[in-house]
Amino acid sequence: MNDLSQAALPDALGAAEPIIRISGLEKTYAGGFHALKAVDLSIRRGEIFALLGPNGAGKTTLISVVCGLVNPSAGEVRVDGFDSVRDYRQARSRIGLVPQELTNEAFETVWNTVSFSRGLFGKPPNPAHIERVLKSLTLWDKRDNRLITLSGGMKRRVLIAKALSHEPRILFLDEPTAGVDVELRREMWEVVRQLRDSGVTIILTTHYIEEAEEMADRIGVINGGRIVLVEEKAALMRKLGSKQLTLHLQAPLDAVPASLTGYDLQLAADGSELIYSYDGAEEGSGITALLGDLDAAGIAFKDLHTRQSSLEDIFVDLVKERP
Ligand SMILES: Nc1ncnc2c1ncn2[C@@H]1O[C@H](COP(=O)(O)OP(=O)(O)OP(=O)(O)O)[C@@H](O)[C@H]1O
Repeated sequence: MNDLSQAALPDALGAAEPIIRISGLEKTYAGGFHALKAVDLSIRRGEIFALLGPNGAGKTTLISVVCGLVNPSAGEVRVDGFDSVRDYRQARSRIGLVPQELTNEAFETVWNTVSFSRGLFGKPPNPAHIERVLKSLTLWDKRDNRLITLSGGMKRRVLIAKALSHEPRILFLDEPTAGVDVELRREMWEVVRQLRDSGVTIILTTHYIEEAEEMADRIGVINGGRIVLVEEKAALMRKLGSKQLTLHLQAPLDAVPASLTGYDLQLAADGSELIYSYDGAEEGSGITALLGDLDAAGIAFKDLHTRQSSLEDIFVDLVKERP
């Protein structure tokens, strides 16, 4: 997909400047619902940013404001330096928006649908660009097919092709793999990675923690209209990813023996499991010492397993703790 990279060259700003800068954003809908609260967020050029949040958290509202489809109540959004309200056309032309579903175009051909989308942005026809986009999404052979004849995966790729038709630098993907099977999900992930490699900045919303864990360079969590966390994915996993060792005991215990109180131990499953929590990133886990002390206390176990807390645990904790 390298031939799409020209679409991603920064122009208005230097390469180090965030491609999207959101400051002090507020949105209160006409009915009085306060959907976005003091949102500050910068998106870096060329990254994949995953926006995670439960239903009703404000993901779609945030994307809609950035795309200029919904007016903010306060604050501002700059897209490649352009204000999303005052310089709407300039800002919007830099963004491709991939919705979840195709609408009402079942009998059109792939080529016409994608070319038409470009026209909506007032761009002159550019068959060479449309050809590049279709080839990069392996839709070239299907260019004369009507959409109704395509598989689910191809239809999703047509949505991306439409969004790329006007050569945007930024691509928003709204729940790109909602309701698709595992194979198609992996295919979509590969397409998104290739797009990022071609220089397009990707922002995706998802309910699937696994998707964020697999794809994102950075992860943002929105809850109740507030951004409650923005972190490098790797740092997030390191910082918050504690580990647990579960020991399945041969004989149940009534209580954790006094000689083991120095460890962070919990007794579970009616006393037949001891759970030891430790920091997976630390040098010494303390496991060797614990096993020695268990032996000294005459506690035998029949099995053991370890578990690393996942992004899902982290996410659930965040959303629970900060309503
Ligand atoms: N046009 C509107 N008028 C009034 N309230 C709205 C409007 N659009 C959205 N809301 C409310 O704003 C809140 C955030 O909605 P939004 O669609 O942004 O959430 P979301 O995070 O995208 O949710 P989901 O994951 O379910 O799509 C919700 O409580 C919703 O009911």
